[in-house]
Amino acid sequence: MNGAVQGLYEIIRARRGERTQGSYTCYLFEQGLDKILKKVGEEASECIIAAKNGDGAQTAQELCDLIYHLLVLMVEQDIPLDAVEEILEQRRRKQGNLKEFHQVDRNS
Ligand SMILES: N=c1c2ncn([C@@H]3O[C@H](COP(=O)(O)OP(=O)(O)OP(=O)(O)O)[C@@H](O)[C@H]3O)c2ncn1[C@@H]1O[C@H](COP(=O)(O)O)[C@@H](O)[C@H]1O
Repeated sequence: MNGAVQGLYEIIRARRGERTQGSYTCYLFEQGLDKILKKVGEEASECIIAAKNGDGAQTAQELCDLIYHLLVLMVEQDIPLDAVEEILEQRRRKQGNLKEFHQVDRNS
């Protein structure tokens, strides 16, 4: 997974400065931030619907669409993959994240 995400991020980053014929990524960068954000929202909604329908294979496909569009957003916003990985790694080491108010809700 990590290698695939890293490889895809690098292709997307390279696409940013290109005008490659037939490239969907170039099309997204040309359209700009509003279009990229709209696609992130659409793909997130499609994941939700596939998951709600209990369709694991379709949910996996939609997750890939969402991850791709999130990576496009990261490149557009100049957010390095390393920066996100570092935050994830910090959070991984932290245990017991259930907030106090959630515990209160569960106990009531
Ligand atoms: N991983 C992806 C990827 N995932 C999803 N998509 C595109 O995301 C779109 C999502 O489908 P939709 O039906 O929601 O959108 P659409 O109707 O095609 O597009 P809109 O008119 O809504 O913008 C499809 O066009 C998919 O092809 C992707 N497009 C490209 N990549 C990878 O990005 C790299 C560069 O691709 P190009 O820039 O196309 O060369 C390659 O490694 C590709 O495999």
